Amino acid sequence: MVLVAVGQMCSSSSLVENAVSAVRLITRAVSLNCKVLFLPEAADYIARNAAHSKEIVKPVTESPFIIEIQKTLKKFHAEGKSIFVSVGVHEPSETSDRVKNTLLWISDKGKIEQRYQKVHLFDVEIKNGPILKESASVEPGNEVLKPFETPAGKLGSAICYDIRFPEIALRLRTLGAEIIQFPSAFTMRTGVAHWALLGRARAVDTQCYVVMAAQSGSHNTSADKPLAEGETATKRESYGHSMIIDPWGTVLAECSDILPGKEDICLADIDLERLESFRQNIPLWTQRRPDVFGYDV
Ligand SMILES: O=C(O)CNC(=O)[C@H](CS)NC(=O)CCC(=O)C(=O)O
Repeated sequence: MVLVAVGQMCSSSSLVENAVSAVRLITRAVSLNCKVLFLPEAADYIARNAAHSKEIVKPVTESPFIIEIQKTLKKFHAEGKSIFVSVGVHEPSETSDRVKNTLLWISDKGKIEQRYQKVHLFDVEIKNGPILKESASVEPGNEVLKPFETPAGKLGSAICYDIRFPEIALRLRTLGAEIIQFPSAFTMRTGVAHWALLGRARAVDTQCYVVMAAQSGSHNTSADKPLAEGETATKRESYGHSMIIDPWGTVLAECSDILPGKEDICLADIDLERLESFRQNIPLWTQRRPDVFGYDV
């Protein structure tokens, strides 16, 4: 059994401020003896609009957010307190003027070892709810990242809105995932209705542990610079409720929403023997019917 942590935070548009928050969460996870910490989507910053995101994005080698995390992990490693971090960030695209919404796996020695780029972009207009067009600033990824070994088990990766597309989760299970992560910045309106439902559904239909690190609270309430004339800032509020769910669909741990926007952490043991017994009891992966549906997952 391996103890993992989910860190919940409320990113602003300051990479430096958000690094302070990430380092605090890493330090808490280390002191609680966790081997892995999962941080949310867009932990490096939540920009006020598409143009702002393109303006503040930095390559990882120049991002004060990433550099600070790497320094912290190296320091803990040198003290014999190893922890691995998964973290959602933005990166410039080499081929367009849009940014990439990516998830980085950073080793206990501070090395970026894996990278997933969000495939499904959140372009929606909900009546009396959020209007968001992620593709205005973000370039979609085109590949599923093969699940990789971690101290807690084989980890599959998807980001936020990807959770609504069961095929990516099913594919990750087929490719060997034991844990699937969905770092997120869910909206309030959709979060209330769907967040826990989607997480539990993906856990039950893949028989994987599901780890959902979330942004929580109101972003950019104190803008770090005044808006230019004619510039508008999208009011963003994230749902929070970060969770760790087991393959039976039980919510093992959930972050508090008593103080929306405040950092929080929750922990659970990943138990691969339990996972194996769930899979043996209900052997879904030997019972699929590609002959009926014309494709396999
Ligand atoms: O890149 C950033 O700045 C942060 N990215 C996000 O917040 C993304 C795109 S706007 N949010 C979601 O995908 C929410 C999905 C959601 O809420 C749902 O599926 O209901």
